[in-house]
Amino acid sequence: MLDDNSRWKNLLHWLRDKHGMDIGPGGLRVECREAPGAGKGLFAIQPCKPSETLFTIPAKAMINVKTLSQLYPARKDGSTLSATQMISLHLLLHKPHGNEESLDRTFGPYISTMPRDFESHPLTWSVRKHLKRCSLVEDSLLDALPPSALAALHRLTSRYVEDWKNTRAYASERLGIISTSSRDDIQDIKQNLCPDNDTFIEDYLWAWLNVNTRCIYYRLDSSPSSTINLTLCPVLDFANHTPKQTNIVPSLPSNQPTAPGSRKPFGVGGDYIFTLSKETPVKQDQEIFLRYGGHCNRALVVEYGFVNLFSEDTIAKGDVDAEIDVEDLVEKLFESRGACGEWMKGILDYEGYWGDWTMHSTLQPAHPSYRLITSLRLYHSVEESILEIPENSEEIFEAWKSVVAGVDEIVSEQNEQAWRRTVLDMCKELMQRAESGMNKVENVSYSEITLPDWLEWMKGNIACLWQEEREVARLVSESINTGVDF
Ligand SMILES: C[S@@+](CC[C@H](N)C(=O)[O-])C[C@H]1O[C@@H](n2cnc3c(N)ncnc32)[C@H](O)[C@@H]1O
Repeated sequence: MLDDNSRWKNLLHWLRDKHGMDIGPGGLRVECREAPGAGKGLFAIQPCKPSETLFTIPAKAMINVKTLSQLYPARKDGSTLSATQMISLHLLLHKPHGNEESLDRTFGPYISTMPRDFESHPLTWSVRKHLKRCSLVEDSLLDALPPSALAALHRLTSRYVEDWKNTRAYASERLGIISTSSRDDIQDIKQNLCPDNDTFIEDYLWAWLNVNTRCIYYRLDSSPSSTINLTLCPVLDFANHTPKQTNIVPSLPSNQPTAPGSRKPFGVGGDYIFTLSKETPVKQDQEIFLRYGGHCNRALVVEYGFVNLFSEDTIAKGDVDAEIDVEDLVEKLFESRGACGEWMKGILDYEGYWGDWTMHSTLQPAHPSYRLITSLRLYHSVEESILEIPENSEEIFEAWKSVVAGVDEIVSEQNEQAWRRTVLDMCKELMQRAESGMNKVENVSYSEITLPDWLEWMKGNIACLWQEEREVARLVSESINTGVDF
């Protein structure tokens, strides 16, 4: 069994010997090291100047639909696997056994550097729950998540199960493809990777989570928004996330010149260059980060299995963008209004305002989102005790619509006061809910004799989600109470 350091060295030798990458001091300015609280990370091995190239990954060394599609061709009817499904299938077929190395002849040294398990990832608990095989501690952690994170996790679980079924169906139609697997248990795969059989669902989860947490955008299609534009990229995939300014800037192949007369769409699918941002130099031994995107903590925990930890006073000072998703509370409100609520839901749906209701700590003052205010304005356009569609519904709709269109500022003074009161009530409920949520986290129960070593860390992550909710709710209610005009 190799240690992490030997695997890193193997990866570099493979990149140099098989793919011609420059891994000398001028070509590679980073290395993988332990990053406490975040697994491994990328660190500068020498001082780097702004805009300097950190490393360049050869196109053939990346795992994406371009480097895999010959192995996984389209079906006769032209349908094919999605990029996520194709990369996940490849990882599944070449998953290392236990702590050994991946035996894939094409990408083995790279696959061997990937995490071996995702026990602390909420999707793991959720998939096990779906399979009715989750442990008490996993169940208890799921139960301790805020409702908005749990709803997002359910959506991710459905996406995962859909991908699993699709990939399993594709593979089961092609024994030839399964035969390319480098795994020792290939006979077992041949027998059990078939419809209605979940024997390999957790192996696929390992593969899928590697794809979901490690892939980055990489232009492979002439359309910038195509779903095939993603890749696993060695070296870069050790970079951890920062909510602040990114250190690493991927230089998309579309920014690189293509040979004159080339028939390839402009710059698609070339070597991937990563430079240091033009803003700041880095010192030797400094960790260098990649900003994964403007994700809120709810998205980070569900997609990547961690949160940006922060203290409550940083939220109050406006140093971080904290937010709460209040979809469940707003849905409950409309549901309580019978036929009138259904009618209002129809309008909000049609006008594009149904769902995605949030409250934010920044830009200060803390505020409910415009979507939330707009939806509550409609909600309060009809007196709360009325459960039937009002006779003057057309008139009510027109009055609300002219506020949405910017013709009028408000529906009425009374309406303004009513929705502000509702926001205040929601904040109160959110603060109480956060208190009991934090208690649940404290009291996560377990029957296991040995507790997972990540348990306290993950409890800290979930507690942070609740603190964020409590603090945003407190700040928004302060805004309402001091009469802030949003
Ligand atoms: C692209 S990988 C980064 C390398 C990873 N740390 C490793 O050990 O291989 C993404 C994963 O790293 C971890 N991670 C990234 N940024 C983090 C951060 N700021 N804090 C904690 N964990 C982080 C999460 O587990 C995430 O799913």
